[in-house]
Amino acid sequence: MFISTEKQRISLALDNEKESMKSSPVESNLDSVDGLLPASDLPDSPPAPALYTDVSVVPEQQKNELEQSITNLEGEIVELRLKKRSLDEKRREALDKILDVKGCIRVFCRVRSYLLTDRRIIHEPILTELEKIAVRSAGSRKEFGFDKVFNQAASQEDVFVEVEPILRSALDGYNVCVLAYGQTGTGKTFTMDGTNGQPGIVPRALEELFHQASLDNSSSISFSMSMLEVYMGHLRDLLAPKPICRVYEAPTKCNLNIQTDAKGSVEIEGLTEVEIPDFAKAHWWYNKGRRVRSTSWTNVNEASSRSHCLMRITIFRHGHGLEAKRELSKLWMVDLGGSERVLKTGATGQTLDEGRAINLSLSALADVIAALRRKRGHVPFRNSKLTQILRDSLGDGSKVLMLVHVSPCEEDIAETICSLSFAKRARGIEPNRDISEDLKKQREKRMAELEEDMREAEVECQKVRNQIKEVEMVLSEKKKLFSTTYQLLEDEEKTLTSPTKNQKEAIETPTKASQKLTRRGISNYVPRFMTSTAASRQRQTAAEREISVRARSLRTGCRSSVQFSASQSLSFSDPRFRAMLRGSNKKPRYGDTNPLLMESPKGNALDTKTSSMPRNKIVTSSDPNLRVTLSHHRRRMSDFV
Ligand SMILES: Nc1ncnc2c1ncn2[C@@H]1O[C@H](COP(=O)(O)OP(=O)(O)OP(=O)(O)O)[C@@H](O)[C@H]1O
Repeated sequence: MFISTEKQRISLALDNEKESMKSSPVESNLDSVDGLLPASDLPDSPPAPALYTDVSVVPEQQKNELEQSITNLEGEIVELRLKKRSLDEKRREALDKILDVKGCIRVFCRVRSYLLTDRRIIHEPILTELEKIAVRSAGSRKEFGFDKVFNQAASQEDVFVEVEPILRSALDGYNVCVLAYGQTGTGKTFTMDGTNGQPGIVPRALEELFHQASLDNSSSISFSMSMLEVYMGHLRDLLAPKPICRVYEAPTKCNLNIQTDAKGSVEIEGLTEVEIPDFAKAHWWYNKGRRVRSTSWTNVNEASSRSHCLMRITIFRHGHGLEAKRELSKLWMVDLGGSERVLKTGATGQTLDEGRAINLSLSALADVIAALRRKRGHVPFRNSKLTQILRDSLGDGSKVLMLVHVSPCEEDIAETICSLSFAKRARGIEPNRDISEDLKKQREKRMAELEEDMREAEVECQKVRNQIKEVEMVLSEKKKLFSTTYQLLEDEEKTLTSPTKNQKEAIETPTKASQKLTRRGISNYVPRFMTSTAASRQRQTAAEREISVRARSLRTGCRSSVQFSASQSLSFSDPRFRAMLRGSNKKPRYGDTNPLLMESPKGNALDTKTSSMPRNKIVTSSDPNLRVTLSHHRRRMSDFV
């Protein structure tokens, strides 16, 4: 309300101002320029600064109040964000503890539902409870305990609800590995991929990751995706742009190298990694990879996967500000090839070899898990490509979820017992699994408390998120009001005091009156209407002071993040900036030791061409007032995985 009254008052004042300016000496000054008067008629000194509207016309007090309320709201948002971060931290801690109590390797079991193709079902050999599965075979009964058992009636949704917390851990910075294991034809691919009508864990996980990332405004999270297949001991890039590796005539061409750095982080050299900005794109790439996967017909499954299919989502978490920490974690979702009995599948030739290769690598996986369980010094990761790839996501500090799939049919009972025994061994990785009733109760109580803590933190977090949204809305309204009200006034001022077309020409064209002005020593004079206002300067500085660039050099296989902060308003096109950052005018070459930076063809990103960029370098220029801090975060690809 006050604004509209103010507006009227201001516009009235501006009208008066306009009237008075009609006969002011300013106009006559400009007239004299326009008319190209002889040099003798030009002023000897810069004209009086009466060109600018008197500042008292602008309602300073109201403007200040509005500015103050904008500042307050901004402060409020910062506080709310801090609160949200601490609640997030609380939630994360609770989830960590829950997963610790539950165990870093969790094993679920899913019994496939009956299919029309299932032949002899004499009686149900399997009995399921919430956390137990019992198998009757040859008059004896064997019981296996798991973290969760899904019977034939369980839906894809039921399974995902249990898998979801472990995905959150990946967002919290842990390496996570979800493995689908089981005999061929028991529904591993169905659980992981699902169908269009019943999406599996992978599409749901992708959707959930993007959803969670959109809720987190304390840091920005980005994702990239890779997909590969371990086929007969060779790695095959499923997202490779060219079909070079789609046939196995020359498997060596498909052999990607697995590298492990000093910290134990694993990277696969040459593996395609695509950025996935949103769920739609992620789904597109995922379908593309799936189509390339090797499958063939067997007696047991008409589209049997003949390989291990591994999908990796790399999660990059960037904090805000120059000193923000950058975290990276990996989420592996693996559809293992089916463990199979050669006789049963009726495999021959190539299919037989594929089955053997799958069985070999699965037994290598079992050995690794057994060694980890016994906390042996030597873990035989190197015995198979599968375990080499998953090395940093199976061991300490990572979370593993194994989903064991079994068939409900009596004829598969031998394989079912094998799979369940394998899973039991994997689950045994956590010591003290067989605990007393008392301890069990205590554990359950602790779990309930932690789950309550987590829920509370989540609810609080959601409230704060809503508050942030509300305050942001009010802030944006106020900012809009500020810019429309005061920007209008500024524009009006400019219109009022801006020169006519001829006057502009006179000022801009050096060949006419301005040449004469220059000759008379008044070239430094800039009328106030041509200078930026305090508000616009502030906005410009905020926008330009911090330039953050993420550049990726495919050539060097490195990914870089370069951030600049400047003590002055500075734009990319500013020659001082370019000159400083280039360091020299020579063309940078790979391997140069200077911090050479080039402007990218688009002009809005920088590409690093050096392998030894110093961190937090202060680049100085000939201008003593200008100081640019350059923080460079550069890691080899191997650091990222
Ligand atoms: N829970 C389920 N509900 C309905 N159909 C299922 C379920 N589990 C599996 N199926 C069906 O069973 C068949 C075999 O499943 P799937 O291909 O997923 O097995 P798999 O374990 O991946 O086999 P392989 O190791 O040979 O690739 C498919 O037609 C699938 O749609």
